[in-house]
Amino acid sequence: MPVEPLSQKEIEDRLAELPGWSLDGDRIARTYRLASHFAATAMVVHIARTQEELDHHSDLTLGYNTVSLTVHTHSAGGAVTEKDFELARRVEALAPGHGAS
Ligand SMILES: C[C@H](O)[C@H](O)[C@H]1CNC2=NC(N)=NC(=O)C2=N1
Repeated sequence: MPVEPLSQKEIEDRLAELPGWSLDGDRIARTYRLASHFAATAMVVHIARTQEELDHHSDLTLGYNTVSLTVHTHSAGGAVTEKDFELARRVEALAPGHGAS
């Protein structure tokens, strides 16, 4: 099923429900801070598993004690779609279990 690009208003409405997430060019993005590099690494593995489950993948960056994601939808020409927000909500749901803020 093709996914449609969201309008600017639709993106803003969805971002308003996701504190910490913002629009970064043509992507939505968030950086999480964790207690240690090992905790950050475990969160990356958890996100990777979720991305495989959703068949939707962010650009995921592991820092010393940070995890950063940016995501847009390749198959929608690089636009932001509902699939990106589905992933963002899933990551938000798993973040507290890793002590991420
Ligand atoms: C074949 C497979 O469904 C596609 O390549 C998926 C995989 N992950 C993806 N991730 C993202 N961010 N956008 C896509 O369009 C996309 N497509």
